[in-house]
Amino acid sequence: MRGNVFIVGLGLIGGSLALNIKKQHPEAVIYGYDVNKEEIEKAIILKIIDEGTESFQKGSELADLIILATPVLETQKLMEQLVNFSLRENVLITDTGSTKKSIVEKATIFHDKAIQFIGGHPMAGSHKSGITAAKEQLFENAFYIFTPSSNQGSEQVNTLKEWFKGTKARFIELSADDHDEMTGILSHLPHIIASSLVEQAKDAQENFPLLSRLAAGGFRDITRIASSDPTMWASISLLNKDVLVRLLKQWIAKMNYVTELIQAENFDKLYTFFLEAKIFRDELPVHSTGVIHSFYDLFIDIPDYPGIISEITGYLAEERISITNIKILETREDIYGVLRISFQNERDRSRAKECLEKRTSYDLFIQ
Ligand SMILES: NC(=O)C1=CN([C@@H]2O[C@H](COP(=O)(O)OP(=O)(O)OC[C@H]3O[C@@H](n4cnc5c(N)ncnc54)[C@H](O)[C@@H]3O)[C@@H](O)[C@H]2O)C=CC1
Ligand SMILES: O=C(O)C(=O)Cc1ccc(O)cc1
Repeated sequence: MRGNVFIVGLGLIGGSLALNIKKQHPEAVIYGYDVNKEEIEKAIILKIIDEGTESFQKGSELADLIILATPVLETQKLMEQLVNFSLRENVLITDTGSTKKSIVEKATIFHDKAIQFIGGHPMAGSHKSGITAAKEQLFENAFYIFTPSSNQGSEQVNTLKEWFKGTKARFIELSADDHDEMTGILSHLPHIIASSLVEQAKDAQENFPLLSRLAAGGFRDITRIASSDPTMWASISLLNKDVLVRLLKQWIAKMNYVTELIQAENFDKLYTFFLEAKIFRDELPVHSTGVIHSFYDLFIDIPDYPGIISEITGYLAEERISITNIKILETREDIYGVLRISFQNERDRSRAKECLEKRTSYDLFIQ
């Protein structure tokens, strides 16, 4: 498709969408804007956008498609500004925010001006943020939710689907209410719980200095998302306030119930609690739906001695396994460090895991 696409918020999601649009529609011109000028510069250097714009207004006024990929509270403020700009007559506006009800409600300010806004939410991402985390395959096979209002025809949604075809995502339409309820349960509440588990561990660390070093396996699995961007999650929590307050109360009631079972030493009911969760969890579809963690990182606990990195990359090179990135994440006060190696895909990562399991005795884990 031809036209000017303007991406506001050059981070993980804005950058990944830019890459997809450019690939699918090479004739489109991609403009980008971010409050953080460094992100604009990086986006140009990385060829993720064609041009940066000096202001939000400038980019908005030349665009055929505007994509707001900023934290949701910022998105609302940007929408308020957009109403006062001289936008192109057939401009289409969408956002990528993780909450939809309050965004779609805000979009009623466009009605008088006959500006078309369609809420959007790609249900894929990661705990990483910023333009350097952007990647073309981020949305593959994930759901991409649109929340058109009831008086909008299918024409605009179809145009958006055409623009976003390169994502290879699965497009679905939902009401904003259903969206916020389901993402509240599957994404927003789990983020709050993950962060609270980490906070609890942090508080205990004072009495147990060894604690963070023992944090492995299950704790890392369940708390990965606590590494996400705090601005983004504070915004989401406020914009899905009603749903989250209700879900948190249900969660607290559930925790009180488990507390009582443990206090009463009720093995049978505890067994049922764990069993019912296991059955539902085991039946969740794999790889097909929902939020996909699509960064292929392998973490290795390594002793801190000279030549360790070349030893590990040497083994991988011998088996012709390519890596896309390598980083020492933390050097601890004693002998251990954590090495993060990133791969293009799941296959390379599992081959690497197998290779290193065979050739070293280091602890390997996938977050
Ligand atoms: N991170 C994830 O996994 C997912 C995030 N989302 C949603 O997409 C949106 C963007 O998220 P990410 O790309 O992960 O965040 P990010 O932190 O990687 O990027 C957001 C960018 O927006 C910029 N920004 C903030 N306020 C701005 C303003 N007023 N004007 C221009 N730029 C501004 C920031 O400087 C930053 O570069 C959020 O609303 C988030 O809820 C949706 C799906 C997945
Ligand atoms: O990293 C993860 O697993 C995520 O949960 C990513 C994510 C964050 C926010 C969204 O609205 C959708 C997906």
